[in-house]
Amino acid sequence: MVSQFGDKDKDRQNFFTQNNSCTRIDVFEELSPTNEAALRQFFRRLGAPQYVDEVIIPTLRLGDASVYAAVRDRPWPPWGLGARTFSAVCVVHNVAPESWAPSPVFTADEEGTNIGLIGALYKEVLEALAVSRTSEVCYLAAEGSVLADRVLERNGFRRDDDVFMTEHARYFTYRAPAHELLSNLRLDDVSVPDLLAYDFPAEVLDRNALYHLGILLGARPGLTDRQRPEIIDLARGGHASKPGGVPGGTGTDLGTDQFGGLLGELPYVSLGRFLGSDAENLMRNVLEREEKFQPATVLPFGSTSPFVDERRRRGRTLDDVGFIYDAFVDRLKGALPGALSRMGIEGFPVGRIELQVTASGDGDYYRMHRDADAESTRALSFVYFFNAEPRRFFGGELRMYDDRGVEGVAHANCSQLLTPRQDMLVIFPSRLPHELLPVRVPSQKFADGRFTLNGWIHRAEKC
Ligand SMILES: O=C(O)CCC(=O)C(=O)O
Ligand SMILES: [Fe+2]
Repeated sequence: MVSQFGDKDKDRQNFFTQNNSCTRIDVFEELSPTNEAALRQFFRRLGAPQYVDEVIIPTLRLGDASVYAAVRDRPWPPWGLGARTFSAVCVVHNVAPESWAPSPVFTADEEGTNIGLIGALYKEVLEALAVSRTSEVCYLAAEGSVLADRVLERNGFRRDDDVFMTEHARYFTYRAPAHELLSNLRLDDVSVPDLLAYDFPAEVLDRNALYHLGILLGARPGLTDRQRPEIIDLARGGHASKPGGVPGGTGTDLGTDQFGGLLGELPYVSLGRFLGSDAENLMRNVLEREEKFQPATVLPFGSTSPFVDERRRRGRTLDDVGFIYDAFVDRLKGALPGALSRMGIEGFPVGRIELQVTASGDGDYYRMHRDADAESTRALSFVYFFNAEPRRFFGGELRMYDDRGVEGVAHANCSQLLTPRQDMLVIFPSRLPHELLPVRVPSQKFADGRFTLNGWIHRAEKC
């Protein structure tokens, strides 16, 4: 190995080699009291003491997560509280099979430029993941990021359309196979001791400096509340498309039973007590047909036949709705003129009305999508909510976005979140981007899930 920055040449003593010579990398999945104390001290010094209680401890408790720490031990006694200090920390958690989200490599302020140390820690992370050839590393970077996009793409990450929305920005998922990243960062043929001793070629320094500083500085604002980070952590279940990373609660719930919502340009109508006492019959009929439910499908624009795609949607649907179709559609047609006028939409000749029942169980969701493109005759979408009483699921909000802007770009700060309410119907234009946030059903029982009668009102085609 060509030594460029090491302390072999006394004239070129490296600023960090002394520190690094007493550093080792430790990995743990549970917090011993000594490690917990060291971790708390580390994040307190970073000015983000809450990160331990709000992120690391819950993440470890969920399982499939590890903390990698650059550790310095007290000379004597090397045990007991205070025996360790951490100089760099990286938390890695599993987000989906073979998919891992490492946090940035956090460093104590005085180690921020210690790329040998950061590289050594990250090498340990990547080598553990690269044991499986198919395991990949993921980061989320905000739309419009320049540096994050550059450092990730340069190191072999590919951006895909898994979009996460927060109140701050739209974030894209970047993924790279762990073993490729290891070699792209030139960490594959330099050992951890050599990294710590700065005994490596300049290219290792360049690549790792830009990569880690780009990611750390991009993520740093997220350590403090209410900031707008360029890079965020990928929530567990978030990759492969369970949109667990979308925080709820950024919209407002409806305060009344009969209300036309107009948030900026966002027109929709919700009608409470829509079926009244018929809702109970509906629930009974649906539960009797549990066996007939099929995995929910999607039909992306341009595709000719629907297919199951769990990256986009997870749930079960029942298309055989003869037992309710006429009664429901009659009521819907009756409500339509009033609803249209409240939405400020002109009346149109109504064509076909599609209807299905959707059962959303624990962990189900439907990512942001539109129900119609410009060519579609689908004019309005509707969602009628019903559930067993008392309600035994949570989550499952319907979120609608403003559709201003170019195709596919929704506005995080202009969305409306609707909490499912027994016997409530929501109608909105099918072109509006919307999503069903993840549903949680602690009992895991079918009957306790989120149910909807949902469908589409077509504009009659001219003959
Ligand atoms: O259930 C919901 O809230 C939305 C369902 C939906 O978007 C759809 O079926 O197209
Ligand atoms: Fe939809």
